[in-house]
Amino acid sequence: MTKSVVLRNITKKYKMYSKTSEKLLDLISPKGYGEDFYALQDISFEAEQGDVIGIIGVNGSGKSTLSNILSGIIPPTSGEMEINGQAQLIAISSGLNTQLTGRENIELKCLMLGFSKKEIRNLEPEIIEFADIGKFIDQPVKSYSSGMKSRLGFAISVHMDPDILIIDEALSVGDQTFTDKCLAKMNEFKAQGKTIFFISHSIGQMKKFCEKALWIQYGRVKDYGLMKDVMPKYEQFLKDYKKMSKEEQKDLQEKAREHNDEERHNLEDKKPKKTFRNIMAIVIIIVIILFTAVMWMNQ
Ligand SMILES: Nc1ncnc2c1ncn2[C@@H]1O[C@H](COP(=O)(O)OP(=O)(O)OP(=O)(O)O)[C@@H](O)[C@H]1O
Repeated sequence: MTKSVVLRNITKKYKMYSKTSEKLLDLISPKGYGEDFYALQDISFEAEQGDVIGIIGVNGSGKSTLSNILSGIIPPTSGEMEINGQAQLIAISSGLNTQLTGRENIELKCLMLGFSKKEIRNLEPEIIEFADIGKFIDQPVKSYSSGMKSRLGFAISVHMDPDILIIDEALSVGDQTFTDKCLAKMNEFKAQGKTIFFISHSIGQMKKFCEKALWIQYGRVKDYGLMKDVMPKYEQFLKDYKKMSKEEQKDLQEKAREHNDEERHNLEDKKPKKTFRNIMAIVIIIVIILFTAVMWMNQ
């Protein structure tokens, strides 16, 4: 089987600043400012062509961050990633320019992916028919409901014929008829051996549609394998999790993230510290020394 996606030790770090000045200081100071937040840490897994993988995990675990990384919308902070083919993300709020009309969005997306004018003319009616949003197709997307955005986003993305499709909660806002139409299209893709990542709060949909499950827990891979093996463990976890109070849930998350931080610090202590920041600090010092030396010689 050919690997369509290979991720090795992918990490995504966000910087949290309490003041705008911290952002500026962070750029120029070797010490670094702001608080580090690791949305994903050390994510490794492989997907083969034809795999349909459900990404599961409680709120804030990192599912959307991972889907944005897989589709190339945001870069990882570190790690290696191999994506074989064109990846398309379908999410409620992504990929559409809200100032443009639905029709203009279709044309823009097609042009960005290198379609010719003739190809666009042929494809446009098919996309419009699939989206089924009536006269709204010529209205700016900012006037759409979330369901309409999802319909248009889904229609455009599936007609770009991607090799890897990433669906992030996009089916949760549509009506049942549209959801069924999307599921039928996804089954077509599945039969063609494309790789699909599917994020949904509907466990029923997940079980019905996906053969594999990737369980992300507070930024880390908790489990990865066949849906029939992983889902029962996740459902048991959910059952216990739902019994907890909000404070207990928060506590669990904080402890898990603290544990992640400890593991990362242990690993970082073992690595030689050749960070970009240190190199920049050395370069700045050398430039200052050279500048002072030149000034002194010219006196
Ligand atoms: N741009 C950002 N800056 C800082 N933190 C972020 C950013 N984007 C996401 N996060 C944080 O990263 C963590 C993971 O978020 P993400 O949206 O990927 O989780 P999720 O599993 O998709 O959650 P949900 O099911 O609620 O959509 C969250 O704690 C979130 O607050």
